[in-house]
Amino acid sequence: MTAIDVRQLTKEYGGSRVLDGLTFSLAPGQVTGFLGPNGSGKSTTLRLLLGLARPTSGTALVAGRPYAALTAPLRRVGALLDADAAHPRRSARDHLRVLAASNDIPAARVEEVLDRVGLTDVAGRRTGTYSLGMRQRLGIAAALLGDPDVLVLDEPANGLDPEGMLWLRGLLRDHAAAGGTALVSSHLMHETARYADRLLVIGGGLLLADQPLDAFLADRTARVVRFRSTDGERLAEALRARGHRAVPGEEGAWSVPGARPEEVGAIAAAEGLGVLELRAEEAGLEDAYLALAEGTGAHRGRQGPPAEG
Ligand SMILES: Nc1ncnc2c1ncn2[C@@H]1O[C@H](COP(=O)(O)OP(=O)(O)OP(=O)(O)O)[C@@H](O)[C@H]1O
Repeated sequence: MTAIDVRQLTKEYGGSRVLDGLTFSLAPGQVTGFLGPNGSGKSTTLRLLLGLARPTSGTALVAGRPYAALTAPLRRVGALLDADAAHPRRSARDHLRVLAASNDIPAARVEEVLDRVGLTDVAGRRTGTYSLGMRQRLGIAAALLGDPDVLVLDEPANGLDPEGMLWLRGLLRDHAAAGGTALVSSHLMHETARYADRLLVIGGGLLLADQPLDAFLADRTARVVRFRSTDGERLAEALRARGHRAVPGEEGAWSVPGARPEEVGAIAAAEGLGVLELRAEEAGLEDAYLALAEGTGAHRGRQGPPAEG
């Protein structure tokens, strides 16, 4: 069964179309990174999925149903949309206890998730005194409370320190390894590439990419292969005969745009030519993602490159 199923999802605000016929589905056992520049509609998609806004048209189903039709929804879908969901005067423990009671979740589970997110020592403190990273951890604890199969997390890495990011990666990988599904939005490509199996990229209201991470990387990085051979001219000829472009460079080096090193290596081997040097020149991952979004005008309104450590 698909865990998340979005069909022709369209959302307009005041006549302006934020999402335009978005369609994707997610199977269990995978972490899907949901990428797009600021304002591209990631949060809107997640809000529609969680029944917090109504689509102009189209459908968004979780566990086969609209979110609003789920009974004890916290047991099916864990969501983090807003790190400030807890009342600032309430302690983290009390916040989670109220949530647990409303979904028939035993109070003992509260202590388990507090431990899982590393907040046990501060669980009695008012959440108004928490740092952003601590509030994010509390939001993730709330998402985990019902031990749901599906996690929907909006920018969960926001405010986490490097150790927190590492912890989040482990949590997402463990969830997928146990057969769960996670849809995780971010505007940072590198961070997402560290935990995602699959990528959805949106921009301009449209789905720009829906691919396994490996395929996304293979398609968009390593755009040029450089080689030197015992007989560069002959290898260049053999490459051209197979539809590649081979461009001579300095000191006997050649460039093959758009090729993968294993293709060039295999052709050299088939021709019996020695390879002295063979390497893929990587186009930056962030560049590839930005180019994808720029190409469709999805970056309208983006202010400078995203900061990333
Ligand atoms: N309630 C609303 N009323 C009017 N416009 C809205 C509303 N919610 C979102 N929008 C608009 O929809 C567009 C998409 O916003 P959304 O928050 O979904 O983007 P996002 O991809 O999550 O961005 P970010 O990375 O900055 O969080 C924006 O232009 C935003 O101004």
